[in-house]
Amino acid sequence: MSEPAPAQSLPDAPALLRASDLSKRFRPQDPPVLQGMSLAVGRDDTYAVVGPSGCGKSTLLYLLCGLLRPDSGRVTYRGTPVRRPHPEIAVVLQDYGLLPWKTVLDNVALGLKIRGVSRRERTRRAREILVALGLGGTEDRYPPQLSGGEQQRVAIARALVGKPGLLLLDEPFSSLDAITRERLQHHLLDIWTRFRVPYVLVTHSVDEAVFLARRVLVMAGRPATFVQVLENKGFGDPTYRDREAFHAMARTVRRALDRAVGAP
Ligand SMILES: Nc1ncnc2c1ncn2[C@@H]1O[C@H](COP(=O)(O)OP(=O)(O)OP(=O)(O)O)[C@@H](O)[C@H]1O
Repeated sequence: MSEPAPAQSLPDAPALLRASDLSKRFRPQDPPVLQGMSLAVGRDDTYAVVGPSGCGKSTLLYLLCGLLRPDSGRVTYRGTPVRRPHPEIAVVLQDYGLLPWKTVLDNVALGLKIRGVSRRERTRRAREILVALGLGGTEDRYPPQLSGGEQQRVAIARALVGKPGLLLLDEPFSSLDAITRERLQHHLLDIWTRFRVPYVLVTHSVDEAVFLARRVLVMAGRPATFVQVLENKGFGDPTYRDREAFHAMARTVRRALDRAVGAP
């Protein structure tokens, strides 16, 4: 069910996004936050990155999307270096980043507007994705008038409306209550099933990682590396949580995390 693989033994298959040998240090007097990290994300991949607080998960995600530059190593998307945010790489951050003074529809369509898509076309696409995410009818409301879960779905709609090639998510559900969180995890799995947008998800939740990722990357150490890559064969089944295999996989991930932090 789960096969521990040696760290850094990530697939060599044709990758959409490839990070090679990344190192990053914020201050010269500090050790690097991460060093020698490599990752290949293919068209069908879903990754979850788990690891102790402060180990560098968000830093890795920011490097992957071009919001941060590595000190050494490189990130390529479809073979081209990523040096700044890339229009095909959509990012969903923890605080949603919605503009409170714009309607839901305008928030979702903003990226298309910046790209010069006509008003008619961006309205059509924004409405379509809002309906697909169960947000039909909210178009004319403002983000503060929505619940946390609805705002998070608007942020995901905004990320998806531009038909990204890759989705990067940094603890996107962490501030939500348990029921909303589970519902949105199902939404993300559903989105993956329907649109096959590969993603890399940073999460503190082992259950979330197991439900949402084909491979779970355990990140630890200073400088951090992937200390374990866990294959999650049950991924993709919406009823996975009800099966013993899910709980066994969650136990495997927890044990790997314990080992990573040297817990007894
Ligand atoms: N801009 C910055 N300047 C200096 N240090 C930073 C900066 N950003 C992050 N760090 C440091 O780098 C380390 C990794 O931070 P990062 O946010 O990537 O960890 P994380 O694993 O995502 O943490 P958490 O799980 O708590 O969200 C931490 O020690 C943090 O203090």
